Amino acid sequence: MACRAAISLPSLCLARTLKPSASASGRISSGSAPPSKPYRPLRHLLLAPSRFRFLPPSFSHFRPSSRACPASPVAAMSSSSSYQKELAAAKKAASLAARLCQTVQKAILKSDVHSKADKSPVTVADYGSQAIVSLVLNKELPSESFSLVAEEDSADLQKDDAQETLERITALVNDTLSSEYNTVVSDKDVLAAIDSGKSEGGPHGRHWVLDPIDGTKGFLRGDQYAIALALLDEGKVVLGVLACPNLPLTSIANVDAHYSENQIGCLLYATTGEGAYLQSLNDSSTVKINVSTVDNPADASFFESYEAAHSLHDLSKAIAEKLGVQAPPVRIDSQAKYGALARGDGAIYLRFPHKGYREKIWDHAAGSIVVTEAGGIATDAAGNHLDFSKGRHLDLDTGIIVTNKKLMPALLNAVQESIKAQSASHL
Ligand SMILES: Nc1ncnc2c1ncn2[C@@H]1O[C@H](COP(=O)(O)O)[C@@H](O)[C@H]1OP(=O)(O)O
Ligand SMILES: [Mg+2]
Repeated sequence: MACRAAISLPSLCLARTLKPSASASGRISSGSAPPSKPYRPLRHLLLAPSRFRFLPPSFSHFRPSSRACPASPVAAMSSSSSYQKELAAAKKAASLAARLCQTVQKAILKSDVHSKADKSPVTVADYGSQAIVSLVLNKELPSESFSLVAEEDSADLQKDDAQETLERITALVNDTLSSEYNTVVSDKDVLAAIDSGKSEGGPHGRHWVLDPIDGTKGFLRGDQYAIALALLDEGKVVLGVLACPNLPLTSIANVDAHYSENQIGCLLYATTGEGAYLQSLNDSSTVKINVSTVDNPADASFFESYEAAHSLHDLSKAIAEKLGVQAPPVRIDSQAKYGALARGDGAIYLRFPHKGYREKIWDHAAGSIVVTEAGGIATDAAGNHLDFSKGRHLDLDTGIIVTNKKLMPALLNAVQESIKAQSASHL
């Protein structure tokens, strides 16, 4: 059975234009960021926990059904890939997690939003997505030792006042898994699955790396987000999957394009040395993707964060001007930016967090391999390759820049000159 189609919030029209003046929903913004869409709780759509039976199951009863997910065999890839089994499992896990997220995005409850110390919103979908990925990877790869470096932990869910939320998450997880597996997991299973993500990663062995919802703010707005899953082997990213339920299947470079529901929902993936691929979240048709071949910055367009709090828009503007980029920035949330760049929708991605922000490996691992396997390069602002072997954080200089090989020298130059000019002006 094919996984369900990507469906966005009913209050937001999926058919939209990317014109700077017509980006009110903020899904993909060209130019200045418009105000956020008012939040609309859709309580009635949330699945009631009471609809689900809570049998006393354990992981040992977790059995796959014969039904398949779109994370099906990769026709376009060579059969020699050494990570095929892991790729199939990762695609299945990310697709199912995306399905859960789509359900919640349709039915999001204000009361499901918690607050973390860093004030970023955490929803039942974050937890549910992380639980699904952990459960599915364990089920699909039972013989492998399992290490997961993931964003969420269950501390808040273990509190007495979180019992109802936990039950809702367990219900969503069971509902989502029921299309693929003959099993019912318990609250305890869900907590254990979430907490399997506490690994520190590092340079040795294999570690899965997960952002269960990358771009939480976009998710809450009804815009772009991604389920980002990667595999590290001896400190190197060897596999990456990006499930982007709201990303159009065709290029977002065409600012006049309109998209209907069945034209959105992407699964982008790559394994080391095998290229990068795009599949619809709704079916298994697969295409190989490549970064843009643009070599003249005047013809390039660039991506950056939708949220000004996540990346310095002024610095990106200065870099673009120095390079001679003509087009306004395309602002979208999450690693969907890496996915869009990997298929050539734009040629440059600039990310410059505010001082003091430490990048997490799950925010870049999957995206970076999808881009590099599509022929691009991702480095820090000093031109160093991203090093995912240092634990849960990336240890890097200033920011992250991503582009194709032809543009990288000029981009790096413009980045370094702009940073120098900015520092001088702050003296
Ligand atoms: N203050 C911050 N500065 C930069 N990035 C942030 C900040 N807070 C959260 N993020 C993370 O940045 C990533 C997305 O950024 P963007 O959409 O701008 O590319 C997300 O992983 C988001 O976390 P999260 O995954 O919890 O949403
Ligand atoms: Mg993230």
